[in-house]
Amino acid sequence: MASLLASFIHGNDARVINKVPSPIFQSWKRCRGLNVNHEQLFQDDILPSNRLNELLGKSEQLIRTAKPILQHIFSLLRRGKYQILLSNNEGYILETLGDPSFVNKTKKIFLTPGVNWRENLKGTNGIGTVLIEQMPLAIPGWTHYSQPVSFLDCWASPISASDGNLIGVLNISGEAGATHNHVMEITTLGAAMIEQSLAIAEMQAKFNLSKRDLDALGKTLLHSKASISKGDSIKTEQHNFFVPISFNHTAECETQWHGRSPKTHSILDIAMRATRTDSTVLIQGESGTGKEIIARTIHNSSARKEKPFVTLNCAAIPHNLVESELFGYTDGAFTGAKRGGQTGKFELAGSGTIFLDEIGDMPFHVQASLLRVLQQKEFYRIGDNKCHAMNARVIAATNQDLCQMVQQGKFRLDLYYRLKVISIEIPPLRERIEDIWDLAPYFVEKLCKKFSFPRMDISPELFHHLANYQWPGNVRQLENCIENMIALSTGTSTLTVADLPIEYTTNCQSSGTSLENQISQQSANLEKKLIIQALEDVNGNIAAAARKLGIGRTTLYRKLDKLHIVIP
Ligand SMILES: Nc1ncnc2c1ncn2[C@@H]1O[C@H](COP(=O)(O)OP(=O)(O)OP(=O)(O)O)[C@@H](O)[C@H]1O
Repeated sequence: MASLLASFIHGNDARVINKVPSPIFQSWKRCRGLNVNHEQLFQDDILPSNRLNELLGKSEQLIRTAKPILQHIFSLLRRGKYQILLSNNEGYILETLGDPSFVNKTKKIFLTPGVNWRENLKGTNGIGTVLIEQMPLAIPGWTHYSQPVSFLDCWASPISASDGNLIGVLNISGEAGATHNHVMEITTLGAAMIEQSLAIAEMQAKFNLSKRDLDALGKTLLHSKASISKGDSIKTEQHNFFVPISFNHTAECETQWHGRSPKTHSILDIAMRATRTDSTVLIQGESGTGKEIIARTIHNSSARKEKPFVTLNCAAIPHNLVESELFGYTDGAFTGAKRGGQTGKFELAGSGTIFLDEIGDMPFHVQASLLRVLQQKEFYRIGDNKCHAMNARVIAATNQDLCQMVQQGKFRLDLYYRLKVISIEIPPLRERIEDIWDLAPYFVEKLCKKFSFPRMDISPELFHHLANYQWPGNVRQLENCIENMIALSTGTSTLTVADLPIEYTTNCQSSGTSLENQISQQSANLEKKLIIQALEDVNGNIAAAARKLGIGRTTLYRKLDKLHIVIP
């Protein structure tokens, strides 16, 4: 089937015309006429978070009405491997819901709020083509004009307001080639339900219906339309996959957690669950990924939020002072001790939270003392025999591989498990690039305020560039890069690629220092993962995998060789 599209692209319309449904054929013609790229998918129109929030605000009525219906149709799909999308009439995705493992697969093509799926940008696809054809359509994987989307079978139906104007599209995507029952019917049913719910809401506003009348009407609507479900109940819980998050957790320094990726959602989900207990938390992730922000988020959202949050960076103080910093000491406890002694961090934290940053650098002998304190819930100042109760919650963080350190005998196994009661892994920024669409505008706004500069925007090309950079220094590096651009800007209202510091205009990393070697090793690992995934997706077919990755076959062979990937 895919060869039909290839024939069409090469101008062999005669071979294709009777084999492809007319709306698809028309769509292919439009795409070819507009030179839409067949090999690659470009992310040309992704709204930055401020404009996305504006759009979500403007579309509030449609989203609020559609949300419970999306839940309902997801249950009609038996919560299978599907992703449901709601777009507005300009092609921007407003809301999405789906099976997490499937959503994980689709994230490479950005089925997320704020991304525009108009046909002239993305080729034949559910949202874009239905917006033009204005009728329900099935778009099997092979009919997507842009090859990277061909792993999805899609069904989409237009949504109209009561005055007949097109206001959006409901799209359901599933794995291409899998068995799909009734999905077209469910899509049109979902769109009709949204239209009717909107009409009811309009009626309510017009005739001032009571909430009870409206509920009764709503129930009738759901039950009368749910015949396909064979007894499925209507689920009301919300799954906010991909909704941008702006998590304001501390008034004191106004730091906010920003990001919309599924990984960000699951990190915050675990963090929020951690706030309900006093269990120790171990946060692991590369430097600059936001470990401290997460620790503060847990503290500020917990019952301890009015109590102190005390930090000890184990790497920033000499080894022989870590213990006294933690537990404090009495007057004359050791040579060089301050007169009058010193209060330790555990005492300062009281019944608040103690954040042990860079725990991997904690000296071995102090690890034993810390373990004892965690187990016995009491500690002594050095040189003192007065016992203090330990009431603080402990959150530890590290960018080292503690598990490996345990194997190497550098970190105590018992302490490792004691700390890791709740474990949070923060992935590097390059593995959650969707977050850049929130982080970059957030930093621009924050830094413009800091420098008292007028507001600035980010050009789409710059977004593209930022999203394609590897960010070895993670969010901290992104923030520094933006600070550099703003500080050196010359009265511009839009930051562009030309404002990028020179070192960011290429992704090349020279080898040499061990940090750089580490970074290039990580990029190689990432590349290896992407290649293996692409090969798996196409059952080991080299030509198809190369197309999927947007590289030539020879290049792929070279990379397989270099990365020691063996195809069974
Ligand atoms: N999701 C986020 N939203 C907003 N700002 C962020 C986010 N993640 C990180 N930052 C910012 O990036 C910088 C680094 O974050 P943080 O200090 O929490 O990282 P870290 O992982 O603890 O780093 P290190 O391991 O080097 O101590 C901070 O300025 C922080 O405000």
